[in-house]
Amino acid sequence: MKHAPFIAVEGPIGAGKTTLATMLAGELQLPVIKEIVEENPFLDKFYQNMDDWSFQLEMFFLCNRYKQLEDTVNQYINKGKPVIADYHIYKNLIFGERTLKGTKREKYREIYHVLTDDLPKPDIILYIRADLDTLLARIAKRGRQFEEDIAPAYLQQLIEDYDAAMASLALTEPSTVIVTIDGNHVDFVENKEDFTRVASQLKELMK
Ligand SMILES: Nc1ncnc2c1ncn2[C@@H]1O[C@H](COP(=O)(O)OP(=O)(O)OP(=O)(O)O)[C@@H](O)[C@H]1O
Ligand SMILES: Nc1nc(=O)c2ncn([C@H]3C[C@H](O)[C@@H](CO)O3)c2[nH]1
Repeated sequence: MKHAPFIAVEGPIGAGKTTLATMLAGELQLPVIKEIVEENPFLDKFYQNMDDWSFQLEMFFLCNRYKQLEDTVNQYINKGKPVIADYHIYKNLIFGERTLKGTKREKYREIYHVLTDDLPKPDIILYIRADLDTLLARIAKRGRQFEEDIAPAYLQQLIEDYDAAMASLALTEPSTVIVTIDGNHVDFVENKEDFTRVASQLKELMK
């Protein structure tokens, strides 16, 4: 790879993005950028009433990620330093297209493009795919109260949205390498060999 890579870990809710990004950052001695979750004032309300709160929530995520990405560009990417994030800003579009309707969706889509089109895109995406049962088990294991009532149908839609989004990114961003990890079977938490394999693959791509 000619320049220091910008790496993003992606996948639907509870797939293991933060866990894998943190483990890889430790192994490869990389700075890690993590999503801000606990201070989000709208998540709780959103899960209780998606129609009422989706616009506020999506805008909050978008503005936060925009600021984080700006900082990441200044601190690492423009200085030629590799960095790993536990998300790709593109997820705003994945979620926004799913949770917003009508004119709000159109306005949000426009704002998304205005804010992000000229920003650097990740060179490598590690995409953790996992099925509904795996995600539900991991969300339950993590035990965040506001996620207790996530509808399985919403999660299932997101699983499919993520698959479609990764296929679309492969076409629209051909310079991005997308590595798909089978999150149902590759257990980078409990199985050291599984983690070593993912870490070695990433090291190879970063050369
Ligand atoms: N491969 C795995 N095997 C078993 N448990 C896992 C695995 N990966 C993650 N977990 C556990 O599943 C839960 C969710 O993981 P994590 O928080 O990393 O997911 P995430 O994709 O970052 O979630 P979110 O979409 O909410 O940001 C955590 O309790 C974590 O310890
Ligand atoms: N609606 C919506 N839009 C997003 O951009 C977004 N990003 C993350 N999330 C939800 C998933 C987890 O519950 C929790 C932590 O990731 O926040 C989102 N929800």
